[in-house]
Amino acid sequence: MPDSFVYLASQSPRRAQLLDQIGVAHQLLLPDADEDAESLEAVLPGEAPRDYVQRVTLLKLQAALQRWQRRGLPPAPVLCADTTVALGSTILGKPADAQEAIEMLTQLSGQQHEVLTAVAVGVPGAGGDPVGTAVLHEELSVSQVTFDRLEAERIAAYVATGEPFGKAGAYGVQGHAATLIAHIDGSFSGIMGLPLFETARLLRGFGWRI
Ligand SMILES: Cc1cn([C@H]2C[C@H](O)[C@@H](COP(=O)(O)OP(=O)(O)OP(=O)(O)O)O2)c(=O)[nH]c1=O
Repeated sequence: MPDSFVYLASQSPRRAQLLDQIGVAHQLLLPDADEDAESLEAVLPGEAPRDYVQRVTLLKLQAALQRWQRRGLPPAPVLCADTTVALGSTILGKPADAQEAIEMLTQLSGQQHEVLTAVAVGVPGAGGDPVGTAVLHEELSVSQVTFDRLEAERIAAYVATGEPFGKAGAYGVQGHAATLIAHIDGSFSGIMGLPLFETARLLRGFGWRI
């Protein structure tokens, strides 16, 4: 197994692509069919977006470490992330359908919002309970994104591309949404789902030369 190898506990193809970009070899560690990954993502009443995204990321990591143990896999760092779009204190998740995507994009039109991505790495101990003994580290990337003013026709055309689905806030900075975004202050890779500067810093903390 190469030195720079991680288990990537994410169904997001963007995260795998971003790890490839920095040469981090990875193996996917995806949920078992009976795992309830959705319920991890419930927002607590009154929870601030920054607290939410960091809490959910650690829950994802704990679930992934348990998965690693159940499967009896060889030790290597386990990495996961969560991306949340926040308009003020309102959290925008993934749109359930076209109508919801239109509503989210209408809210984002002409406004600045934040994209928060937390990334967490856990290194399971050899044997024993990995959740109890793993060393866990987490970083948070916060970016400001300003959308152009979008008329209904432009929103409808964007939704028709299908790009909003499966993405927090109903857009993908790496795709057609590039034509909707007037300004970014922050981390492009963080907005896309995995902040590479923070990810590399976390891995360096585990002794990697990256
Ligand atoms: C804002 C934005 C989000 N996204 C994506 C990244 C994430 O895949 C998704 C946010 O959902 P997440 O819940 O962070 O991730 P996921 O459900 O896709 O994958 P997993 O939980 O298994 O790791 O939105 C983009 O691709 N581009 C963007 O510009």
